[in-house]
Amino acid sequence: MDALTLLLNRRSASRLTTPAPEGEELQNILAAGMRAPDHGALRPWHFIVMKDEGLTRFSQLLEKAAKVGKLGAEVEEKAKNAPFRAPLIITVIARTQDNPKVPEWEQIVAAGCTVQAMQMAAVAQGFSGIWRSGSWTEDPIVREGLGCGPKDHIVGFLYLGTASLKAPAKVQLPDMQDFVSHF
Ligand SMILES: Cc1cc2nc3c(=O)[nH]c(=O)nc-3n(C[C@H](O)[C@H](O)[C@H](O)COP(=O)(O)O)c2cc1C
Repeated sequence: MDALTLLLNRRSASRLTTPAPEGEELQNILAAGMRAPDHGALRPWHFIVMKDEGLTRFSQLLEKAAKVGKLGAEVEEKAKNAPFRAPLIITVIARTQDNPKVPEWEQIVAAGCTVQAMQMAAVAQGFSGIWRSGSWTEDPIVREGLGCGPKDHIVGFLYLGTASLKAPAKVQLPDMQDFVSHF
């Protein structure tokens, strides 16, 4: 698949199953993330690969967060099941630092670019994925469990695997005039 075809036609997939990227495929995905644009070469990101028992540990962490937050039985159940919606999750943390030339927002954007790059690298290799976030990204129990420091931000959970539903063939773009102007 050439790069333009990939960028113009990519779709996210919310229903994901095995096989997941592994070995060289997974390394390519992580390497694509590492090649995200990065002001000052700070590499202000950290990737946590979760699969197999890692997904079980993540499930336990989300369940604990829901329990501690007293969010109710329904949310607890949803939290517990969430990680098993894909065979692989890469959690992306923006690990920001004070820098006189690179404000925090630029570092968070750079970490966001790693998510897109990794999703595209997965699609380029025949896999699918979806970038998810939700309130867990701000939850103190989840943050602590994933080793976040005070200047870290969870920018997303990239769910990866093989799409179990066929995506609509054609992506409908809105009228670009509403989004583009010329100066
Ligand atoms: C920062 C960020 C967080 C997102 N969080 C969620 C989420 O929690 N749940 C969800 O269904 N989609 C989420 N999305 C949107 C999906 O990743 C996806 O873009 C959307 O379902 C549209 O599908 P498409 O990528 O095929 O156009 C998020 C996107 C971004 C950029």
